Amino acid sequence: MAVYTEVNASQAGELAAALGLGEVLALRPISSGIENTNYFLTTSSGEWVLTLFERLRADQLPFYLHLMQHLARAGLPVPEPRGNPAGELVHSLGGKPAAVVNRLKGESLDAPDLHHCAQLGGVLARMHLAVESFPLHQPNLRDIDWREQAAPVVRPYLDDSAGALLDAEMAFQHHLAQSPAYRALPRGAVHADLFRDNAMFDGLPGREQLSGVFDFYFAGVDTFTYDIGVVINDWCVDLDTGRLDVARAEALLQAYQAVRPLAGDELRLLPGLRRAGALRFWLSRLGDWHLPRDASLLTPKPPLHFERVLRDCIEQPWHPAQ
Ligand SMILES: Nc1ncnc2c1ncn2[C@@H]1O[C@H](COP(=O)(O)OP(=O)(O)OP(=O)(O)O)[C@@H](O)[C@H]1O
Ligand SMILES: N[C@@H](CCO)C(=O)O
Repeated sequence: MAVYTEVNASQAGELAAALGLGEVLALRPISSGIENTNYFLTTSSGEWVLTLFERLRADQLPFYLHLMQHLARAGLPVPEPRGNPAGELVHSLGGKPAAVVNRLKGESLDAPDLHHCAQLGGVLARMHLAVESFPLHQPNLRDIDWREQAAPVVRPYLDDSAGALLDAEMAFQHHLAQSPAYRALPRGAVHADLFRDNAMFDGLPGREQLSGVFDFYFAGVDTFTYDIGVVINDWCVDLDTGRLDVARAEALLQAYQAVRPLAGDELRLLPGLRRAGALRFWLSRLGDWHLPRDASLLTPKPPLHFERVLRDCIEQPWHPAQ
C-alpha cells in the first residue's frame, strides 16, 4: 500500500498543465513503497511518476530534487524532476509537497548477478564524479552523530550477544571517525541508500541494462567509500545468510574503479565503512521494528539481516586488492 493521499484526475490535470506536461491520459496508483504516495502518470507528453511526500516537508526537498536534476543533467540515469516555469521543483498537491519525475523503464531485480553489479558499480562511480560540481550541502542525516543517538534507544531491546556487538561496533566506529585517514577521505553528496530496490533494469532476461537509480531521499554528504560500502552490503550480499559474495563485490568494484580509481585510503578503509553502513541499517531497522513511528505507514524490515551482515564484515573482512 503506497497511496496515503488520494489524487483525482482533475488535481493531476491541473499540476500537469502547470508543468507543461500536456493532457492527462492515465493516473495509476503504485502499490510498492512505504514512505510516500506514488502514482504513475501518463500524459500526452510521456510517462511520469507523481510523488506526494508524506513525511518530508517542502523545505527539506530542494536538496534531494536538485541533486537528482544535477545528476540527470550530467547524463546519469536518474529521474529528472520536472520544474514549473519559475524552475521550482517542489510542487503542492492535496495539501502535501509533491514532485513529478520521468518514469524509468523496467523493474528492480531481486537477485542481481555479476553483470548487474558491474553496471551498478560503473554508474555509482559516475555519480561520485558528477557531484564534485553539485553546490548544495546537506549532511548525511544518518551519519555517526545520528548513530550515537540511535544506539542507546534500541540497546535495551537487544540480547547479550547483540548488545555486545553493538557496543563494540560503536566504539570501533567512534575510533575510525576520529582517524586522520578517515577525515581526509574524498566526500560529496551521495545516495546513501542505493539498495537493489532503488534501481531499475530493462531488457531481455540475462541481458538487462541498468535503466536508472531513484529514491534519493536519504542522500547527503558523506564519504564516497561509505556509499560504496552501503551498495556492496546490499547488492553483493546473500539475503538468506548476510554473507558477502566476493565475486559480485569484485565485479562491482572493478567496474567502479574503471571509471573512478580509488585512492589507497579509500580501499584501505572500505572494510571499516562497510561496517559503518551495516551498523546504520541495523540501527534504523531496530528502531522501526521496536519503536514504529506510525504502525499504519511502516512495514518494518527485519533487523537481524543487518546484524548478520555486520558480523560477516567483522569475522570475514573483505580487503580488496590495492
Ligand atoms: N522514476 C521512477 N520510475 C519508475 N518507477 C518508479 C520511479 N520512482 C518510483 N517508482 C516506483 O515506485 C515504487 C515506490 O517508489 P519508492 O521506492 O521511491 O517508494 P517510497 O514509498 O517513496 O519509498 P520507500 O522505498 O522508502 O518505501 C518503486 O518501487 C518503483 O516501482
Ligand atoms: N533500504 C532501507 C530502507 C529504506 O531506507 C533498508 O533496507 O533498511
